[in-house]
Amino acid sequence: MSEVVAVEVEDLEIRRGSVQILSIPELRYEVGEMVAMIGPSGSGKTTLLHAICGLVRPDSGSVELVMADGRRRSADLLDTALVPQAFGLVAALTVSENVELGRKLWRGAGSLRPVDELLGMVGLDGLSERLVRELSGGQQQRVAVARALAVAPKVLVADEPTSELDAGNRERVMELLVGHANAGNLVVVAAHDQAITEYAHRSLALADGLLSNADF
Ligand SMILES: Nc1ncnc2c1ncn2[C@@H]1O[C@H](COP(=O)(O)OP(=O)(O)OP(=O)(O)O)[C@@H](O)[C@H]1O
Repeated sequence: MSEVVAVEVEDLEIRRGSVQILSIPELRYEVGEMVAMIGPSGSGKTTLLHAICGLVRPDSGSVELVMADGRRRSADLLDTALVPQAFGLVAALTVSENVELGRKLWRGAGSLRPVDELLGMVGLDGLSERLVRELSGGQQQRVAVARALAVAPKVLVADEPTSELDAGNRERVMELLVGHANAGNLVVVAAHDQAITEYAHRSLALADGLLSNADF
């Protein structure tokens, strides 16, 4: 099966009722890059990330996955791993069950890392059998990061993935995400904290649903 090489946004408009919340004429992301989307609360970051995952459908325009053989298909959550802003974990399942659940829904192929190795990478050694509801917020956020990395996605989208983390774990998670991009995958990270631009290959600013020309 041909692999994703880019994500292309064209003439994207997303509205809620009569209010336009996102308008992006043209934007292209390539595999191998980590892109930071920076903007204040309500600027449209989550909406754009959800459009890249196919969770939100455009009112007009398109978000397409471009394949190596030139074919295109609409963005789809089954091709794109998401670290949601609110983690999206199942509280009554264990840490390892949450990571495995992500894999069960995934249609990608490839050799996958053992769950315990992934948990070690995010600093959660020894917690695989713990129920998610018994974890701190920062630990839960790292489970969500491990679940996304667990499917070795060509496209990984992370919404404020370090919002609950201390400095050491923020560094750890951002380095993992950059490493994933450097391994030939696309990583798009949204945050209001400009500090994440230090890790990104490219940083773009969103304001009121529009791309702006902020200088990072
Ligand atoms: N389902 C919805 N119905 C109505 N308005 C919505 C809906 N979802 C988002 N919006 C509005 O769209 C705008 C963009 O929201 P979005 O969540 O994308 O912003 P954000 O930049 O991710 O914000 P934050 O940093 O606070 O998470 C906001 O004004 C929000 O109120």
